[in-house]
Order: sequence, then structure tokens, then C-alpha cells
Amino acid sequence: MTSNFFDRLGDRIERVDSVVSVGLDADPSRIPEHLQEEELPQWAFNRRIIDATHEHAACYKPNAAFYEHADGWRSLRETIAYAHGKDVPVLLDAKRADIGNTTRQYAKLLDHVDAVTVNPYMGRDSLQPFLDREDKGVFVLCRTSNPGGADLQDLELASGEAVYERVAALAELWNQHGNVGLVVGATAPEELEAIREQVPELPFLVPGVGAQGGDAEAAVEFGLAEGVGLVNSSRGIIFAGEGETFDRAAGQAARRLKRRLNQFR
Ligand SMILES: O=C(O)c1cc(=O)[nH]c(=O)n1[C@@H]1O[C@H](COP(=O)(O)O)[C@@H](O)[C@H]1O
Repeated sequence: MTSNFFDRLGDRIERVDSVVSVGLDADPSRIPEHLQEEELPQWAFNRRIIDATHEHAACYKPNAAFYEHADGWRSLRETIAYAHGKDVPVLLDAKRADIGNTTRQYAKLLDHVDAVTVNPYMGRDSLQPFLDREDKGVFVLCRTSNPGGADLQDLELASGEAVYERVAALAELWNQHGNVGLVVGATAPEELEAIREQVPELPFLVPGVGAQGGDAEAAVEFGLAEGVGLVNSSRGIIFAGEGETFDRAAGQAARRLKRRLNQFR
């Protein structure tokens, strides 16, 4: 097995012919009723989602926010092990970073998963323990998909560049081990194109297609670097259906998104 995350991800993308990241944002309030009686409803839900979608998944992206409660951590651990059992990499969407002493603890997340998302606001030292993990992927938030993404990220610096452009430039500097990618939302296609031009070699994680209505074509056209990158949908896949057959609907939604994205690859 190659020791570089993006090489492994590239292999996975080739094997399943898919750049779909299936977002495991298992909102407890939306888990179908028949699973609510299980000891760990989120895990019961995710297991069925993984069974139904793994053939179409380049990776799974659980967002840590949905698991930060006592049973949540157990569900997350089971979910990660199960995804790995199906040979699918796991990107933990944690958006972490802090002062060195603290971030060294955060970086231990990478003992359990293949990649994480991190927040660049506190600068290089806050990311260093993540960046030092040569075999893992580190996706730096660059231009996010939410409406407020413009509030700070689009601000123009004295140098004339936008804050998100500065982040992209820094990420290139931080990429000494070839383990850094960027997070750029599909809801900002112009910025997506500009950032791709600026940093042709960095793979992107592009969230925001599906529930947030982002641009799937731009996500593929600008998100991939030499064919490697991820386009994430969470609610659009895992909550595509309801009730007893929710997992079938999720499988169909994942396959549909894969095919749609593949038209642009
Ligand atoms: O880092 C992320 O993945 C992320 C960055 C961003 O700019 N926008 C964004 O939506 N995300 C995450 O991507 C997922 C999107 O979920 P859906 O809108 O349900 O597809 C959520 O887990 C978000 O936290």
C-alpha cells in the first residue's frame, strides 16, 4: 500500500470510477424510526448506508459535529472500522486547529482516519502536527460553501489578493509532504475556478452539491488535480429516502451522483 494519502485516494477513485464523497452526517433526529430502538442508532444507520453506497464511494466523510456526544464517539468508531473493512478511506470532517499544545492532541484523530479537514485561521503552527503526518490527508478550509463564507474569506488584503487566495498560497507552502488539499465549496464556482488556476496541483474537497444547490460541473472541472479530488454530498445521499427503505434510496442517490459527476470527468 502506498504511503501517500492522495495516491491511495487516486487508486480508490479509479477502482470505483467515482469521486463521490458520501457525507455521513447522521443527524440523530432524522434517523428512521425503526432504527431508533437500536443501542447505537447512528451506527445502525451508517452501517446500512455503507452497505448500500460503498460501491460508489471514493471516501466517507463523517462530520464530527454529529458524533460529539457519549454514544456518538462509539458510533463513529464502529463506522470508521466498517468503512475500512470495505476498503473505503475515511475523511473526518473535524475542522480542527488550535495552539500547539492543544492541536497536538487534535492531530491524534489521524491515528483513526485517513484524512481530516482543518481550519487555517490560527496559522501554520496550529496545523503543524497534522501536516507532519506524511501518510494522511489534510484538507485546509479555503473558500467555504456557506453564505457567510464571503464575510472574511473574500476580503481583499493590502497585497491585492483575497484572503482565500492567501490561504491557497499558504497551503502550497505547507504541502511539503504532498499531503495537503483544499476545501472549496461548489456554491462558489468562480472562486473555485480561480483557486484551481492558482494552485493546479492541490486536490480539492468540494462540498455543497445536493442540499446546498452547488454547481456539480464546476465541482468536477475545477475540483480535481490530475483526476484526484472529492465532491461531497451528505443529506442529498443519506437522507434521499425515508422509512424502511432509506438505504436503497441512498444507494440510488450515490449512484446517480457518481454518474452525473462522471459526465464531467
Ligand atoms: O469541510 C467541509 O466538508 C465543508 C466545508 C464547506 O465549505 N461547506 C460544507 O458544507 N462542508 C461540509 O460538507 C457537508 C455538506 O453537507 P450537505 O449540505 O448535507 O451535503 C457538511 O458536513 C458540511 O459541514
